[in-house]
Amino acid sequence: MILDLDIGNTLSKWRLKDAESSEIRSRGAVWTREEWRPGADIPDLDVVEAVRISSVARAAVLDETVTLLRRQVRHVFVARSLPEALGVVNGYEEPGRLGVDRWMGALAGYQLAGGCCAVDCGSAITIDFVLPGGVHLGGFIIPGLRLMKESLKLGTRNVAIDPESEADALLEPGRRTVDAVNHGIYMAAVSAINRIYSEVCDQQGVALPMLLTGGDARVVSRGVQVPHAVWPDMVYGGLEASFPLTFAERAGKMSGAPRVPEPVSLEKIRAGLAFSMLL
Ligand SMILES: Nc1ncnc2c1ncn2[C@@H]1O[C@H](COP(=O)(O)OP(=O)(O)O)[C@@H](O)[C@H]1O
Ligand SMILES: CC(C)(COP(=O)(O)O)[C@@H](O)C(=O)NCCC(=O)O
Ligand SMILES: [K+]
Repeated sequence: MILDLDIGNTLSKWRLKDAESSEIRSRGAVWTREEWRPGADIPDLDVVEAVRISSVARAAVLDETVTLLRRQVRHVFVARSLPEALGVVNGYEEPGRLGVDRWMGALAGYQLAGGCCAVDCGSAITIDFVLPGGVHLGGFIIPGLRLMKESLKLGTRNVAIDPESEADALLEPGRRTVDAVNHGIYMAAVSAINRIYSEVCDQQGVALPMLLTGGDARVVSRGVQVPHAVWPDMVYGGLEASFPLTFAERAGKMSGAPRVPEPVSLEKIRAGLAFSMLL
């Protein structure tokens, strides 16, 4: 079995993948914290022959995790943000400083779609761009939905946006604090994504497919007008591409990859941008 770990600022996600069949056998998440308890938090390591890790938690947490895993698992692969990998050139002035989850998303997105806009809606919302030739332009970071809400300190932090609520209802002015806040942060997130996408496609003269991942991807997806696909396993896709272990992975297959969304034409993106700025 292969254990894939995606350690974020809020949640540490894991999944177990069968090395023979490439099937995902189980998955879960625990709050990111200082210490792991294999068996209780994550599956028993007895069945695991390789671990692949993407972590943006404090270096000490990663070190602890790796030390613990190395005692029991033969192969431990830790992803790093590199100047270049798999045809993608990292756009950061200091490539190692790009969040490795963003780098994994950029690699996965490029492998799946060629040039792309990779959006990760987690603790932070990150919006990264890779051009069709593999040039990563860099990206944008804004606070995620939960962080935005907590920063307001209005006592609404425990009332999350109902993922089932209609996108249209979320666009109405709120008439209670909780609705005003939820609708406000939702609008902040989706309008930023829509606008940033249009601006960068306009600047670069290319319409890119958009891919969405992260804990809030589904709810954010409802408000994003740009054609896009939700890919919950996008960071894992970057791990698969970086450290291919199974037969399918060596052939370039990433588990759970969606169909590549067909972007609208550049003319349409530009018309939308011009319209939104004229109003
Ligand atoms: N069941 C859930 N538990 C915790 N957070 C959730 C849940 N469902 C959605 N979320 C949202 O997802 C975010 C965490 O998403 P995730 O992509 O795992 O973030 P990170 O990678 O930063 O840890 C939370 O900040 C919250 O807004
Ligand atoms: C921007 C992030 C905090 C997002 O992390 P997440 O929301 O997925 O937990 C993470 O990618 C990170 O720590 N990046 C380093 C700074 C940078 O990418 O510029
Ligand atoms: K994120």
